[in-house]
Amino acid sequence: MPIQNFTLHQLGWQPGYAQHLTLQDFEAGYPARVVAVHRNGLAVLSARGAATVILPHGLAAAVEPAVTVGDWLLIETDAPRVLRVIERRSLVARIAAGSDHRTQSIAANLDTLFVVTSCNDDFNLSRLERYLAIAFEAGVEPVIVLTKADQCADVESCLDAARSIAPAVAVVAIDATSAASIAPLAAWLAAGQTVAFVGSSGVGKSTLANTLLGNAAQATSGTREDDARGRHTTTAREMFVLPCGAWVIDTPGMRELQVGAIEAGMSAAFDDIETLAAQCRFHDCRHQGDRDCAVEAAVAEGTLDDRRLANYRKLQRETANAARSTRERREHDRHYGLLNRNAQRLQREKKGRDY
Ligand SMILES: Nc1nc2c(ncn2[C@@H]2O[C@H](COP(=O)(O)OP(=O)(O)OP(=O)(O)O)[C@@H](O)[C@H]2O)c(=O)[nH]1
Ligand SMILES: [Zn+2]
Repeated sequence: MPIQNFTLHQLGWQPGYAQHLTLQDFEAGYPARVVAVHRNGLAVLSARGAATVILPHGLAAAVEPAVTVGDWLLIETDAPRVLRVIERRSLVARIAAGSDHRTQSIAANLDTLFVVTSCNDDFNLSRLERYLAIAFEAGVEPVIVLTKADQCADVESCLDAARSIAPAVAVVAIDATSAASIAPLAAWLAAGQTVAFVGSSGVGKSTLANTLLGNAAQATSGTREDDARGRHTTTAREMFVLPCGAWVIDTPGMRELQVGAIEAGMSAAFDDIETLAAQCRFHDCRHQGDRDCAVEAAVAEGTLDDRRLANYRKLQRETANAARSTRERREHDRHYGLLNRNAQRLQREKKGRDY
């Protein structure tokens, strides 16, 4: 499918991004949005159309976590070179698989994260809470989407349960296979809005994306990276536009989000527990048999769900572990960086003596 030209607004540009740019920046370059990350460069879309640009090493090293799909870049006017990575409004990240515990960026500058679960087998409040904390940490508005409403005898109970864990979050029940049923999602899908779906396998994320795509058989990102045999490589990250003009980011990592160090997200997702905790007698109360614990008192009174407290504790532990791993990795990197620099210095000195 040919790549259309988009205006900056259609690509999701918002006035806030310009805050960090000077007049000089705008003279030197133009904004472009990353729609895919390839081994040989970044695929971008801008008011000038599609291009592949290179991120200089110095710039790549300075941006942590790395540039990802959804990021806005400033591209040099006369060369396909990145001048700047524009400050992100939001970033969904995850802890990398493997042992080095690096933070991997998954999607930048999302407006809405649809947290998808089904009304039947998959329905699980603790899992929803986990995703909500991740969304809050990322700075993205979550919307809870309950799929398979057409296969559920008591949708109202599911809606009520979902609302009970997050009174400020919108909850929508739909049949993901029906265009009419998903109409309420339009509120978050205006032209230029950027969204993503998270949720377990089989809950209907692809079905929903397909229904949103309607008859537009294929996404128009034009950014698929094919290897020599024409296969779609699994490392490609993707962003595509819907007929309504909203963008969907669907990167592989989106489906395997793990809790990183998400203190701020936890506070937002469990503000009820944190408000209670402020009333505990001891400021370092563990809410586990401690004297005069307001949190445990609320459970005893029946105003706080036992399950919710248990989940809060579990996610707190995961957050603490992730924070510790990140700290240890940084210390490790610093230590070995120093050893390396010392070794290089000794080598230079030795060379100097040999002359
Ligand atoms: N009746 C009904 N079926 C649905 C609904 N949503 C999804 N399904 C069906 O559920 C199955 C799984 O849906 P998918 O869209 O593949 O789920 P997914 O979340 O994309 O799964 P992964 O790709 O594994 O992450 C498919 O057979 C869909 O047709 C719904 O709202 N109603
Ligand atoms: Zn307590």
